[in-house]
Amino acid sequence: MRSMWRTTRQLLTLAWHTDRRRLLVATGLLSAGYLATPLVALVLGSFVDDVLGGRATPAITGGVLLAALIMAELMCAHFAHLSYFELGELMDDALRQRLFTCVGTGTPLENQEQPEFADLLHLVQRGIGRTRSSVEAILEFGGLLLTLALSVPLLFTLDPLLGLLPLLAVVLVEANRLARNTIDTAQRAAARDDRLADHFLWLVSRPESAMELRLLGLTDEVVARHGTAWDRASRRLVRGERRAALLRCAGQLLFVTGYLGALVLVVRRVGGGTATVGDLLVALVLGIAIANRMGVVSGLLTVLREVGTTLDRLRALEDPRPAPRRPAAPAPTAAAEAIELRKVSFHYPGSSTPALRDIDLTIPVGSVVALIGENGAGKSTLSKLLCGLYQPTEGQVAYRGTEITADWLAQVSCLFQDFARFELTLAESVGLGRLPADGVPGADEPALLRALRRADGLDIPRSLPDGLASVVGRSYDEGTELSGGQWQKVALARAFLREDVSLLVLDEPAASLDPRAEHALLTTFRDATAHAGITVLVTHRLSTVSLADLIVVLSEGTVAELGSHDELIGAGGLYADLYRTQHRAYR
Ligand SMILES: Nc1ncnc2c1ncn2[C@@H]1O[C@H](COP(=O)(O)OP(=O)(O)OP(=O)(O)O)[C@@H](O)[C@H]1O
Repeated sequence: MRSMWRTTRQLLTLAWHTDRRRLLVATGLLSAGYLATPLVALVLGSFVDDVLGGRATPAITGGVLLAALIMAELMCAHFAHLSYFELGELMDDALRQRLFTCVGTGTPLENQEQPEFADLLHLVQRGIGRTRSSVEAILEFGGLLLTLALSVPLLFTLDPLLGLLPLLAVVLVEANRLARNTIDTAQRAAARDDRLADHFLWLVSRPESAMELRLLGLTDEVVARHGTAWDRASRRLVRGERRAALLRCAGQLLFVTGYLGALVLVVRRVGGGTATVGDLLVALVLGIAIANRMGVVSGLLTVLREVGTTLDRLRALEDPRPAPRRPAAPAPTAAAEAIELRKVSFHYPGSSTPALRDIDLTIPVGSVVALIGENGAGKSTLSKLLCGLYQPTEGQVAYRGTEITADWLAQVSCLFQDFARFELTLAESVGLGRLPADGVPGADEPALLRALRRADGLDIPRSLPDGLASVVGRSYDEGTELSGGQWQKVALARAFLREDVSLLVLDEPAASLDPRAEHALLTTFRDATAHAGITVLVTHRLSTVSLADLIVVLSEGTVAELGSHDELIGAGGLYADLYRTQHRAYR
């Protein structure tokens, strides 16, 4: 119950900050509608008694008043509904903004990559839609309290036992609470399979993966797996829903039995002459109004509980587990003109083996550094630590003697292996690399062309119907699809758009480039260093690596070798071995 009040408080605060005018209008209209209900019962009772007693004038007055009250009740309910519906939409939007902010910037990247985070995100995305009905739930609940406050004294005057009728509602609400818990548990248990089913559907519906699936004849297999995951999730949900329905049914049965008992009580009093037919009608109307409202409210309270759970989950996404305390690392040498890593280790959350262990590394400002190593050696992890996207679990990363913080991201530019394909105009797709003060990406044409030239991508706008203004990608009718290498050049140009950064990280920048483009890229590396303080290149192409000032060879999360190309070839270790193997393969 306490969590219900907490949810109510949170939602009312959100509603107040979102649109207080609509909140006040909806509250006023609903309250007026609820006030009308006991009045309708009272006027109806005396109207029937007047008709039966042959009192014409009071009966006519009562009839007119009754019609006016019923009209007012209906109108208030109708216009209140409009107000809280619109308010619900706005609150839904406000919560989605919170979710986007938290996923887009608030959550540490290493947490975001975990399946638990994905499950929680999936549940929150599905649950947020229910917010719309939550304002209605709160206002209806408030209205119910108002109806009870006015109806209970009236029922009590008819018969003290009738005054206890609303207590039965507690059984109804408790049964609904238990039912909701059962559904919650089922939803949590089904989330992983639900997400898996979505993933299979996504694989079949995306052109990139659908092509590979067709070629390999795997479409049926993926569809079958979708069906299996979907069935597993549905079975869990259906089991939960059935148990919940039984619980709700039991609660409603108890309530209806009590209500019928109360009516029998009044009928007997009418028979005994201690109550009038009008009294019976008052009890009947109030009883039905309370029962109806209880039914509506207990259903809506279920919504309120769901929204409460969604808000708790959203908060859990917004406040990830605190990062483990790191033992103090040796202080970096005073204001070295370098990025320094001191005893840096990194564990992915939930992983027992470290991806990086005890890395000590100094990367001087002005250098081009190559990170190489076999698959899984830790190159991408290290590059993300250098960018400040991951926080070391132990040790320290410092730039010019100061440990890097969240502000460091503003001094970094990167191209990752799984770069984004922004299906916008070419100018915007590149321009997103540096948002200008006016917030309009891609307006600075000379800068865009400079970045495209450095990425060897000047041919792209030339080949498009409207040059920089052309939409790239085929998600929209007017868009032109780019080749894999062209998309990579666009992403590279986006990285180059941030000029004068302290760190430029390029993770496999030549993966999709043809030999001529790769050669052009290599010759611009020196140029890149003139713009960026430090360039870090992650690659398996050792022809590119030989140009670097410093080569860092990673193996199983540690630095295995360090030096220039000539030094490492001379040393005859892992680098020399990899270099010779690749050289032989491409001869
Ligand atoms: N998001 C993640 N969650 C858990 N473990 C991860 C995650 N990403 C990478 N790892 C693990 O961390 C280790 C280092 O991975 P990383 O991607 O840094 O290697 P890499 O050298 O870049 O490999 P590649 O050459 O294949 O790109 C691997 O054992 C990998 O399984």
